[in-house]
Amino acid sequence: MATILDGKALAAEIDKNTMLEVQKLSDRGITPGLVVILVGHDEASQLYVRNKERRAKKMGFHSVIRNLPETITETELIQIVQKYNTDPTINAILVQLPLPAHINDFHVTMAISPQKDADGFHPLNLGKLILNQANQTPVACTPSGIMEFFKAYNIPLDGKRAVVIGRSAIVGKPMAALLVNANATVTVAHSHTTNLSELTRKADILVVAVGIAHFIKADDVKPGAVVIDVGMDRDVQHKLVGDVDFKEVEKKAAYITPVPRGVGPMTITMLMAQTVSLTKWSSEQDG
Ligand SMILES: Nc1nc(=O)c2c([nH]1)NC[C@@H]1CN(c3ccc(C(=O)N[C@@H](CCC(=O)O)C(=O)O)cc3)C=[N+]21
Repeated sequence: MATILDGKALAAEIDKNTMLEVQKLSDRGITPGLVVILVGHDEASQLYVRNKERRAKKMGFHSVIRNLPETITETELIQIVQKYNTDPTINAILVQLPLPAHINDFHVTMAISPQKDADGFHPLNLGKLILNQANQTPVACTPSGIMEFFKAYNIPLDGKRAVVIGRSAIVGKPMAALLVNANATVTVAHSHTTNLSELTRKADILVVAVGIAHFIKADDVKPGAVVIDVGMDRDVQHKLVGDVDFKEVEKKAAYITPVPRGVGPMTITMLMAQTVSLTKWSSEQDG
């Protein structure tokens, strides 16, 4: 049976360190400020935003949630982002994705100051990551949370074959860059990939971000693989499940993340840690 990578426990451990950093900043009279911008009423998004708000408050952050109407224009949204770019009480800006279809995600992402980019989605930050120059640079929270699993459980990456399924700017692309930077041999698969299971069966490290419940079965997995499930899907009973058929795959893998309590809690933990880092970096720049 696989070792379960416990996201809840690891998140709590990292949160303790983050809280120590918050205390150090507080001793200097600095409070990390995070604004989460939510457009429209997507039910799942509202749940994540509430979870983030709870964690941010617990950490002692200055936490702002901006709920904006579904009908807001791209120009208006960008103007609001720009207001937070120059707001000295705000260190980190997160615009909840997906945005309504009439707003271009990329335009909004580019409007966020790279120095306040809570998600690490700005092209400057993503570019630095790809060039392996991401020191003092925010990195996408889900992939960096996954890297924390490898570190905490002493899972080697150097020379390993990694397969990432999914090529989004949020998970697949930054995940592939982090794995390449850690000297893994990385294949990025996606919806146009042919003979997918032929690839996944050779993977020492398999990261699955496709958004289809129980997409990966035991047959698709190499014995002893490390299986990371980024899926947040609903099964027929509307229960939260992952992209990996956990019950089957845990019998074959060496390590596996559960859903819930795997990658999800780590994403929020890395967002909190990154907000503190952005606050520290900006205070260093101010002198
Ligand atoms: N700009 C932006 N940045 C994001 O990071 C972002 C986003 N937009 N849009 C939506 C996705 C999704 N996401 C999750 C984060 C935490 C959990 C989470 O905490 N999950 C828990 C519990 C969830 C539950 O019980 O419903 C778990 O897996 O154990 C889930 C999903 C962040 N996202």
